[in-house]
Amino acid sequence: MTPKNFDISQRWAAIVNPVAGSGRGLTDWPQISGLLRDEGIAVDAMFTLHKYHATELAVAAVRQGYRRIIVVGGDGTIHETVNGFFIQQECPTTDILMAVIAVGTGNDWIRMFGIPRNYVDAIRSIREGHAFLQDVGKVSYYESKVHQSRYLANVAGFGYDAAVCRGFNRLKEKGCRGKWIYLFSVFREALRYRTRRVRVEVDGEEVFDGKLFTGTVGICKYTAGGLTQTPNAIADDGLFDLTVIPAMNRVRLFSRFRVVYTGNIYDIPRVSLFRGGSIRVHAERPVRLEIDGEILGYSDFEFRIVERAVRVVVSEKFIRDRA
Ligand SMILES: Nc1ncnc2c1ncn2[C@@H]1O[C@H](COP(=O)(O)OP(=O)(O)OP(=O)(O)O)[C@@H](O)[C@H]1O
Repeated sequence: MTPKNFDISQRWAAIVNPVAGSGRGLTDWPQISGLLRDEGIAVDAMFTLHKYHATELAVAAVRQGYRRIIVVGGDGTIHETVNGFFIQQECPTTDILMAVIAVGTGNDWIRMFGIPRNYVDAIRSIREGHAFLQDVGKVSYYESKVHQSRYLANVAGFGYDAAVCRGFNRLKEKGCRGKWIYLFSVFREALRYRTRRVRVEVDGEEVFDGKLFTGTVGICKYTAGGLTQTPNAIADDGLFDLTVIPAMNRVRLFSRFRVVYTGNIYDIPRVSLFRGGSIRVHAERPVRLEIDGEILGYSDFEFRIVERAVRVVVSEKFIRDRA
């Protein structure tokens, strides 16, 4: 048994996204709240009413004195909640503990930390009481020509990656469901995405200057329901993993698509991994950005690591495997 490092007895605020997982947040909440009660985890529920509401609810919860927050949602709700931790002014972000019960579509963040999808096991893993300080990234970008910034908790992508994410999110918003919509977006964008000339610096050193197909920046490993574009990322090493895929023959590239399921993306010739605590991306013509699966804006971008800034509940297995 690994030692526990928090006790669950304090009251938790639950930020519940009713539309996550195409409505699973709402339909499954009675079951989840019953299971939490059975396990002796006391929660007060707050439901998101619109996009970005999880950020407001996280700020309000901390202001009301909660230091334990359970996200009942998908990766987008985790992203918005974590951003709320950086907006609130009541306490250091590391005073807040975030647990996740995944009801989303992709649920990629939980894969990194070995948190089960099954509600009974996920709640049991909260009871096990293991916390971990993960890095996040502060990302600056442009939206409607205005400089903006956001915090990244999982994985971000620019270029083709963001185009796929945009197509995928639009299909989800139209009510389309199923794995096929992601694959459909992957192949549709593969046919129509136009590469751009991009310059990338890592820790002040130029690592790429040329036509870019796609770039992925990972604190964690998983995107799009279990694909690994940054398969070696370590969530508390103070470094981003950056995968760069330059413009190349798309038939040859997509014939190797399986590697993103097996963790072997760097087996593809000319696909490179860079590591660093700061990344700058300058593009000749605007390149789109997605952060944690949310489409946000355009280049130029800057990513800065914020080391061990968010305290999250992880599985016992995750702690054991790292030891
Ligand atoms: N009441 C609401 N009405 C409409 N949209 C909402 C509401 N509450 C939250 N949202 C938005 O729902 C979107 C989807 O949420 P989330 O990402 O958590 O679920 P998902 O897309 O099913 O899962 P994943 O991101 O893991 O694939 C987020 O962009 C969030 O801003």
